[in-house]
Amino acid sequence: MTASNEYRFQVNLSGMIQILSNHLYSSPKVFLRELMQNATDAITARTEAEPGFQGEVRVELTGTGDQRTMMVEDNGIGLTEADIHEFLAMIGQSSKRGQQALLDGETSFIGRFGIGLLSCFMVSHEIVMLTQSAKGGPSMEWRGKPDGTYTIRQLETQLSPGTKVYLRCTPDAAHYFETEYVQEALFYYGALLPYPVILHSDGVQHIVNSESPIWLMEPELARGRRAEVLAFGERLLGEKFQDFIPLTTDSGRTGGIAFVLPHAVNLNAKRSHRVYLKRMLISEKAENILPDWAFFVKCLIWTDELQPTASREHFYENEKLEDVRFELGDALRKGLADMAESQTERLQKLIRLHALSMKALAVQDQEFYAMIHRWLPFESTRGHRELGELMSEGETLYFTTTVDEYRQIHHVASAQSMLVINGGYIYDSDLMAMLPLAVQHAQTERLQPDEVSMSFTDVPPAERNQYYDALRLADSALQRFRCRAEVKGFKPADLPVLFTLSQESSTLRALEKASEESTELFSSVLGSLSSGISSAGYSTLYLNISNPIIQRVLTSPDAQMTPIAIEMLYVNALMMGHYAMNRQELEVLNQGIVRFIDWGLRANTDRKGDA
Ligand SMILES: Nc1ncnc2c1ncn2[C@@H]1O[C@H](COP(=O)(O)OP(=O)(O)OP(=O)(O)O)[C@@H](O)[C@H]1O
Repeated sequence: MTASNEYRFQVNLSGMIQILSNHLYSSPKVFLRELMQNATDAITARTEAEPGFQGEVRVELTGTGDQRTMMVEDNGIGLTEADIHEFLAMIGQSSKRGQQALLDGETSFIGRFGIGLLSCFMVSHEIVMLTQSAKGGPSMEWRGKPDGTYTIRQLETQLSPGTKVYLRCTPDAAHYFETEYVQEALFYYGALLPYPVILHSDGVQHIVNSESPIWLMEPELARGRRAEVLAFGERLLGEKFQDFIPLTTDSGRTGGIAFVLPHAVNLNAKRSHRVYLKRMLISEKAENILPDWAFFVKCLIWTDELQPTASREHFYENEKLEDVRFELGDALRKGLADMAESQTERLQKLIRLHALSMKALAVQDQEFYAMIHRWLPFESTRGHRELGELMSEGETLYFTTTVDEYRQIHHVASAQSMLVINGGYIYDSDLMAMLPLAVQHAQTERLQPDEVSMSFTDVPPAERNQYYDALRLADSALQRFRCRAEVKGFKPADLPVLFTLSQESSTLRALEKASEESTELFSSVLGSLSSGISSAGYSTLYLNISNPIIQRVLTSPDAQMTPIAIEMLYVNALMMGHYAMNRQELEVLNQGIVRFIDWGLRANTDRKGDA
């Protein structure tokens, strides 16, 4: 056995910077966030040592072109020479991971990984840091390069406690050093910071975060400052909101404002909220901090209890995040419940814009559903109405479970003043089925298309015999569409026919349509599937005997004309029901139209000839 030698891993720093910039950070612009976070942490550390200490961050931009330099200065805790060796010179080492932090992840600092400063190498070939520790000792200069080399020296002059970081921009990063950009970015990251952030650029001073709203730490106070809160939301989130709901949690360590989006949102839209950790922007895209149904709001959230991932763009999915998500969702729900009690107009306005979100929440929460049900909109045979209005009619609310079913029956149902709700849209049939559980005395019942035919009037047998021949012709004309004809009387009289599909015939239609649109092989598979479906797969074309045209068709002496008219009525019924037509049916439609034009024109010429 040969003796093994021990070696030490080497780190290729420029390779690591590549990894960070391409995979960890979403853009080089995050260097400013990392510098601001370090400044914030340094001020926090000094405040812990000197309670009542007032922090400040100054950013200075000087020079032009490739001489453009940025200096970020804080009056925080600073670094001693030993600190520099331990924390700056060692990647992955951080002064911010105390014993407690290791135990429960809790720390009063934002940083914890000991890599953030490296992001500065994405925009500068050198990092120069001048620092004076608040604990005393000489002032120090540290110069670091992306190849992993660094120098340290003691300064001759004593600086006041704090740290200055100097960066000179690389040609690619010049944009990130422009005054306007930096001013915006500082506001973006630091708008909520509790101490002044001041930018000096080319001799001009800008105070970046002049307003520090008092409702930030106590969101309930926001209620009395509506205009101010909405203006702040617009400045920070770039949208003109009209309403908001304050969000609080029991611990008081997470809070925020949920701004109601001023436009309807797609159900699949990304729900991203802006989250501040210890008052510094952490994430613009936090998706997991609120429940899924909260897609009608964009939230401004601040927390000091959640743990960011190394990229800073998300939070660890742990028990605490789960609790926070639940509590924030609960606060939002309570805000809506309060509106339902005392500000119904405000809630109505919100529901009109975000009905889908409200329905998504109501499906999950029966109590909430009971509170807001009367304002939820539904499509019905009485038009688009709010549920409260539909319920006030005191009838059983019949509902379908698919849009197709609703289309099949709504003509007949509405003509007979039967109240039917289209439950085919997302959440609607679930909400209808839940209604009697959520609201006392409410009655709902699922309706099948063939049940509507029960309100048809039968044709007396004597009269029926009269149409025997015509019906036989109709049946044989419709046979190839797997449909049979029946004579009934129904309202409205101007509706000549009604088409209904059984579950099986609906499946058959779908199979036929699919096989028309697919390859030969697949279509033969579909063909053998459809041949397995029994003759119960017949649909029905109801001919309305109260309709004058139907009466004429059924009593027409022209045996050639009857099947063609029936076929045309059949395709017309398909169109009325919004069914996709197969090739055969489209042909019938085309030929029928041409034939009828021909007949019409011929009849006209014959009349003229007679005259
Ligand atoms: N402005 C500053 N004032 C005092 N110390 C600083 C300052 N900037 C950096 N440091 C020191 O340098 C260390 C490394 O900083 P770096 O930003 O790389 O990592 P971090 O902030 O500890 O963790 P993270 O990678 O999560 O940001 C810090 O732990 C801190 O000790």
